Amino acid sequence: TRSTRPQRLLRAVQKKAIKGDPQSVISTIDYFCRHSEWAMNVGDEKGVILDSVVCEVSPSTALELGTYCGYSTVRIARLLPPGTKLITLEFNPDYAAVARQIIEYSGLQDKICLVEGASGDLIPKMQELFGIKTFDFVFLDHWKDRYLPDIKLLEECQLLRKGSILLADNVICPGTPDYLEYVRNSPRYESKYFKSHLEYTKVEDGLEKSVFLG
Ligand SMILES: Nc1ncnc2c1ncn2CCCCCNC(=O)c1cc(-c2ccc(F)cc2)cc(O)c1O
Ligand SMILES: [Mg+2]
Repeated sequence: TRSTRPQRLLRAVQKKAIKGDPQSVISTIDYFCRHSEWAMNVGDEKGVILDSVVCEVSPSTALELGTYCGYSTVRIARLLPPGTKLITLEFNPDYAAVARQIIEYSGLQDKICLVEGASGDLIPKMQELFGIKTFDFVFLDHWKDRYLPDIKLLEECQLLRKGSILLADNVICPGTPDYLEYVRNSPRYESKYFKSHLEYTKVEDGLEKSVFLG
């Protein structure tokens, strides 16, 4: 049977990127998605904004919702100091299988823990599975209609602390209207929009950065 897009993206990484070099894995994926096949990675333009927020927060504990092929997972983990952990949740086993190989190829597997399953099921288990008290940083990039229920779940499970940073992809395209309305109007968040473009295109999209105020 025909290979899948994630498998073709993995093959490009194995063929063109330098093993153990996260930046070359990132550049190879961006080149592949611009010149061969579009794929729903956060991409290079929004990726620069993601990098700057990760560097600013310098989180000890980080959570990513929606791994896909691991592009943003590698982007985030390459900036984390030693001893920190990025937990990334992926629902689709085929995506997870590709992501594991891309993460390993980048050499960052010791900083990343990829867990397969639905965010709604796994978030309540973060304390028992990983001994996590709270997350300093959360990157939302999964089902767009799960952003709002999942941050409410993070609040309920007391996984956010005063100053926790949420960064959400695709708040314009495909769009997360209920999430945006909530974080922009809730007294519990201070929110800011970073205008950009949908990965590898000229279509408007952006990232919403929200600070949990406790
Ligand atoms: N652990 C978990 N729990 C729940 N859901 C989970 C999950 N793990 C995964 N998923 C399920 C996420 C599936 C992928 C989510 N991302 C997207 O759907 C997405 C789509 C576009 C897009 C834009 C314009 C277009 F024309 C077409 C597509 C762009 C993006 O940057 C996107 O992130
Ligand atoms: Mg996205």
